[in-house]
Amino acid sequence: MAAIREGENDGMGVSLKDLSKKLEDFAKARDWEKYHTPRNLLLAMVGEVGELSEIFQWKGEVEKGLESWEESEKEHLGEELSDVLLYLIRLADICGIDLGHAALNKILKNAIKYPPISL
Ligand SMILES: Nc1ccn([C@H]2C[C@H](O)[C@@H](COP(=O)(O)OP(=O)(O)OP(=O)(O)O)O2)c(=O)n1
Repeated sequence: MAAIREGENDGMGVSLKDLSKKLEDFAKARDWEKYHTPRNLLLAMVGEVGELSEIFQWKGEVEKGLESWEESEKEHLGEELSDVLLYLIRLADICGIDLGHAALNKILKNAIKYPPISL
């Protein structure tokens, strides 16, 4: 696995499959595959959703774009969003779900259930 140093990646063009492979390599290199069971990953993800929620807790509604936030707060937000995403991707992978395929299918299903308005 090619190492990525912080600040060296712009995130452009990264795919769910790329992230999934990196997470698999990460777990293998630490002999953590035994801990990455569906239930453990789900609980870990829910824990990270809690940490994500704490960032917004007691702030009231916040403006889109978060322009009044400190850079450090936005960085923290990016980290917690990533933790949720990474556990979700790993959970899907461990469950044998192709998340990209499933998500695209779900968007199609949503469009049938909620037809667009005609302008
Ligand atoms: N068994 C584990 C433990 C961690 N991670 C990865 C996935 C997450 O992206 C991140 C979570 O790490 P921490 O549990 O250290 O959580 P935080 O980064 O949120 O740290 P803290 O809870 O101290 O804020 O590490 C993992 O894949 N498998």
